[in-house]
Amino acid sequence: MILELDCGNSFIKWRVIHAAQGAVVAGGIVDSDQALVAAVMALPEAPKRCRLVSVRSEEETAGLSALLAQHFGLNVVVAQPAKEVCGVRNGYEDYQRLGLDRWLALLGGYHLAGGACLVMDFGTAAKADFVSADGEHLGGFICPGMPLMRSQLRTHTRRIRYDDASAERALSSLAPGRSTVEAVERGCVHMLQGFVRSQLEYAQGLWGDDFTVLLTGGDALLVQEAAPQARVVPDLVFVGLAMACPLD
Ligand SMILES: Nc1ncnc2c1ncn2[C@@H]1O[C@H](COP(=O)(O)OP(=O)(O)OP(=O)(O)O)[C@@H](O)[C@H]1O
Ligand SMILES: CC(C)(CO)[C@@H](O)C(=O)NCCC(=O)O
Ligand SMILES: [K+]
Repeated sequence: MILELDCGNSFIKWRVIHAAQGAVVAGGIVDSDQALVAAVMALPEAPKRCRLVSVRSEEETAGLSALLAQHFGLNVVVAQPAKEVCGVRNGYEDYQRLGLDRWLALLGGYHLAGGACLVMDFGTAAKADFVSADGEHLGGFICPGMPLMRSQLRTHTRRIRYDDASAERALSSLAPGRSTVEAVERGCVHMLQGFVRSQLEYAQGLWGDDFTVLLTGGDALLVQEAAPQARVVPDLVFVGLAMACPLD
């Protein structure tokens, strides 16, 4: 069993795969290192190996690795920046600066697409990355995602206040809002969908219709209607993690 972790800005996504077949046997989302330890403790079989990607600080990532070593005796393999992996070339001027979640998502995207692709990830931040048919990463874009947009509005205005349950209800439609919660929640979704449409236009300008669109991240489904041709791949970062950190 292999424990795989995607340590994002707000949550840790974890899963356990069978080493030989690669089948997913367990998984979840937690909001702290302690909650992760508890989830792994509760597994029927302890994982023997572990690989992770993190966009957190070196200290936080080292702290999590140490915790996993202490509790489970795991020797954690941590994804590192690279100029090239599996025929994909990092497009940043300084390859070490490219967020590792983006790098792994685009590695996974290129692998699944087998050609030119546009990879978009909707988490705390929204990101888009472009990879050409020959594996050249052309760069990408970073914007605030749904959680950041809504919290900016809540924080910097006096009269925008609502709870999470009404936020969820508000997203049953994208019609013009008739309450604050509907106006904000739907407005932010329209921002993200507009972002998606402009990335699609850019990709069409580059490659015509000859490219694959991949969506991932916790809020991927909110933008799906703006990219009907897209493949939604919730585990895309893990596809890239296996490519960047083979364990044998
Ligand atoms: N089961 C879930 N648990 C937590 N968040 C979820 C879940 N399903 C959807 N979401 C939404 O996904 C978003 C967080 O996405 P994700 O987990 O990809 O973020 P992250 O990894 O912390 O951020 P980033 O990828 O930008 O580092 C939140 O807006 C949240 O509401
Ligand atoms: C943009 C985020 C925060 C999204 O998780 C992450 O990919 C990151 O920290 N990136 C480093 C900056 C960059 O990618 O240019
Ligand atoms: K992430």
